Amino acid sequence: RTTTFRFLNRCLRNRTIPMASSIFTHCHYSSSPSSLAFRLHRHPFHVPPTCLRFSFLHSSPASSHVDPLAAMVTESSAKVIDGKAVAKQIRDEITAEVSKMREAIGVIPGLAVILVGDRKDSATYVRNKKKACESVGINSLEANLPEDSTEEEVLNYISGYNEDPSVHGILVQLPLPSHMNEQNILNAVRIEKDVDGFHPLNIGRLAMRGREPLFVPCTPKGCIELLHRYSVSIKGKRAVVIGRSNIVGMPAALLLQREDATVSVVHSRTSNPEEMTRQADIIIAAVGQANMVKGSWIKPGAVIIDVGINPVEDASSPRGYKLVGDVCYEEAMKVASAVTPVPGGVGPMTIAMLLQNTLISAKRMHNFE
Ligand SMILES: NC(=O)C1=CN([C@@H]2O[C@H](COP(=O)(O)OP(=O)(O)OC[C@H]3O[C@@H](n4cnc5c(N)ncnc54)[C@H](OP(=O)(O)O)[C@@H]3O)[C@@H](O)[C@H]2O)C=CC1
Ligand SMILES: Nc1nc(=O)c2c([nH]1)NC[C@@H]1CN(c3ccc(C(=O)N[C@@H](CCC(=O)O)C(=O)O)cc3)C=[N+]21
Repeated sequence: RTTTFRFLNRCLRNRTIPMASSIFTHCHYSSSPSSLAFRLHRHPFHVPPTCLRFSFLHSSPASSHVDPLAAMVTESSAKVIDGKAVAKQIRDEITAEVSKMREAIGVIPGLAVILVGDRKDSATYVRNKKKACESVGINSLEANLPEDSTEEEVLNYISGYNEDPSVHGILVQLPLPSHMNEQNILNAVRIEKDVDGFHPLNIGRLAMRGREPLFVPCTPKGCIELLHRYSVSIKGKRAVVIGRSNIVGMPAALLLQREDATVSVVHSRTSNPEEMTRQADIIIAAVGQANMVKGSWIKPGAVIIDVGINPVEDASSPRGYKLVGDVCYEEAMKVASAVTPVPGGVGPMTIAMLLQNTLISAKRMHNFE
């Protein structure tokens, strides 16, 4: 530790950047900013070059009037919540359970995905879901319908899958083309197969005390799972959810409340979202605005779950764009105690939770375990 201090102090004096050195130094502590239990930690890819600015070189409110050593400690110090690794662990658990079930009762869980239209991002997500199913031994069925399909055609596919005993989960990829009524379509999925958890009856049960939904929506479930697996306590904490969509923000707020957090929801009409957000011990951001949540929005030591997936132009990437979250990652790393990266945070967890919901469904239908 002493060596690290000396090294970082030297860097500070010289205003050089330790990450640029070959020794992968990343100043890291694991609980709160007041903790001095920091240690050397290897972060091979999570820290983009812009993270390497020192706090005292610019004036973010969270880092002004601190002495250089403290500035150094608060610099790039949050823990990275590695959703990709946790998702892998969960997929391994699912693989084992799927094979146990197949051996015991000869049932293989099946997931049917309905994709309407040719949005590139939707096609990518569906492809990823299919790959993930294969990786754990879940059967996947796919219906690709043209953009100009009628609502009735989609409903026919849903009825077919509702009746098909080899299908335990049905997912209709959103968004649907604008000429379709999303409500009618989501309502048509049999609730016992609603692995997305979007059916109003499932959401209603999620909202009510003493009731249990058959399925919890995958993205919010993935967020909570990350908090659990990183031992972040939720009970009694102040949580702010930014965004109130049916698929992420609203169910995320309901789940946090079920976990005994005190929850506020920030949306596009909230006056002073920054001040609201700064109260939070836990922030879930699901807005769809690249880098909206700045360092100054974050209470020191808060835990941040960044759901946003926003493409931004990037000439240096082979695709011509890169994905960033709703939270300014570099700034959050300096103020928060733990942050999910984008990509590699919530996204992989969403898919892992979909597989988990499909397994839960198959088990329930066959009274297994
Ligand atoms: N990682 C994953 O697995 C997933 C990621 N996503 C990503 O999460 C993000 C959100 O998705 P989704 O919930 O579907 O998006 P929606 O567009 O449906 O909802 C966005 C929400 O954010 C609110 N909002 C928009 N602008 C602002 C603002 N300036 N200040 C405060 N609130 C604002 C909106 O408020 P209002 O209600 O007032 O309009 C709305 O409630 C997207 O980037 C999406 O790609 C989505 C699903 C899964
Ligand atoms: N019925 C329905 N259910 C959904 O769950 C649903 C949906 N419709 N429509 C679209 C959103 C979006 N969504 C994502 C899932 C995984 C990643 C994901 O795996 N992201 C990777 C990056 C992927 C990449 O590099 O392109 C990551 O964050 O690391 C992202 C987004 C699910 N959604």
